[in-house]
Amino acid sequence: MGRRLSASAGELELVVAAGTELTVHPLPASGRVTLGRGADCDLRIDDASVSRRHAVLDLGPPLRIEDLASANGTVVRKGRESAERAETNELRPRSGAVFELTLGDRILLGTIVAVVRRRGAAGRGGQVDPLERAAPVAQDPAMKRLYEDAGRAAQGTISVLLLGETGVGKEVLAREIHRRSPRAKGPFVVIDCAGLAGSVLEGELFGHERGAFTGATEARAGLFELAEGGTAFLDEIGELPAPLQMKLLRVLEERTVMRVGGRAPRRVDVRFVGATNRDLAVEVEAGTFRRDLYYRVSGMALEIPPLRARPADLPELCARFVEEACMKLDRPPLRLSEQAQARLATHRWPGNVRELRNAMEHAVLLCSGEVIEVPHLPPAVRLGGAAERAERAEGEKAEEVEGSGMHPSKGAPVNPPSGASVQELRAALDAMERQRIIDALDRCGGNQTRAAEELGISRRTLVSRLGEYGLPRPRKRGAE
Ligand SMILES: Nc1ncnc2c1ncn2[C@@H]1O[C@H](COP(=O)(O)OP(=O)(O)OP(=O)(O)O)[C@@H](O)[C@H]1O
Repeated sequence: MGRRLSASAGELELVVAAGTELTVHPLPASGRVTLGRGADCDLRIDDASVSRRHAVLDLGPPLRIEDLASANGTVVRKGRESAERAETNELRPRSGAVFELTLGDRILLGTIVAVVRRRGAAGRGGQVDPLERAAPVAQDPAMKRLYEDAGRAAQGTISVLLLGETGVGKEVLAREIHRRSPRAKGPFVVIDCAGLAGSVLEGELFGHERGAFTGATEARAGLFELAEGGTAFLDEIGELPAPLQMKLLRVLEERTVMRVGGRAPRRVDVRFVGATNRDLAVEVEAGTFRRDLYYRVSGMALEIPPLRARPADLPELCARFVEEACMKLDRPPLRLSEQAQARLATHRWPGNVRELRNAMEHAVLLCSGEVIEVPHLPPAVRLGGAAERAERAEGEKAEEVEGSGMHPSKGAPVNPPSGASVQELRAALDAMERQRIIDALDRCGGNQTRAAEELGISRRTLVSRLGEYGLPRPRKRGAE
């Protein structure tokens, strides 16, 4: 999947389900975005079932999709279905056919499923929505204690080291320490020690003077200087290369920074919070992390337990993430069925809170009713690790046989380890549609004409769907 969008990003994004991944593509604020397999499309979807120029997304308003005489067609399924009137709208593969969309509608391009939704604050640098600013969830007794300790540490200037598996909420806690500290009005600067190569990182951290190296036409302050009066969050501090470990030690000891090419050190007033998912004590023993730096950064070490060890946090986290995902789709909050809740409670959550957030986004995208059920959950959660591997292997085999030519997408994956394949998404959609038909027939006492009316389809279509889904023709309980 590639992207050639040049216009400034708007407030919407397109989520594309292809292969086993969900990928997110920011959409421009206005104009038309061509979707297709061809290199000249604004948003490339590299899949054999998608035509070179498949469809155009018109950002309107109103938001619309137009099929460009694609080989396999464009189908729109309404994202929200009320109990009174459920509908399946299909846009025929004719050029010029335009269909108005609402956020959350599922667009099928060949075998690819895509959904337009509001942009969220899932990644760094994204806009921050009100929920993101809400206080962190800490219902579990161990988490309550941890947040109390963090609150006390926030009052002083002692360096804090946050430990815990990936996605447990180390950055969330670091922000909370800053927010509760006397420096709350100062900046909170995130320094990703793993994200930058050594030489670039040095310039980023310490800044440089004019003429320090070729291309340094202007002097620039480093991140430590930018954090003046506030907090510097050193994420993945265990990844810091050895030469920089020494320089960081000097900053911590002397509270000064020396810009690259600079002559005199500059004083900085910064509070340091570090985070790592590595066992730094082991790294110290192995000689890969400086012992003196370790003691400096871990004035107070706080370990955040993995999500599986704090079940009391689960309900509130789920509610928050579901609400957040619904907000992006402009829909009222959904409920989790008891079975879905039970499944969430037994999952091991190797990706911790981040995995849970992705799982709730996934479920909200798939759920067209008012209750999230087990089939809406990502396969890894729904089936557990081993079953997921088996299902994936099956899916890959089926793809080979069919020669569908589906490739994993190359955009930013939302949840690669737990993403749904197209077959899974289709199966979930079919299961939902089947259930809708059963419910409608039930409400109408088996009266097919009335059930068809309620579903917004013709009686003939209803009868053929009954055949497709292997449902028996109901006995009339009322007059037809
Ligand atoms: N206690 C919490 N309350 C609400 N949301 C949380 C909480 N903990 C984590 N999250 C959410 O989970 C996601 C991951 O959190 P965060 O980035 O803080 O984890 P991390 O431990 O720093 O991850 P990594 O190890 O990958 O850097 C974020 O979207 C964050 O908002």
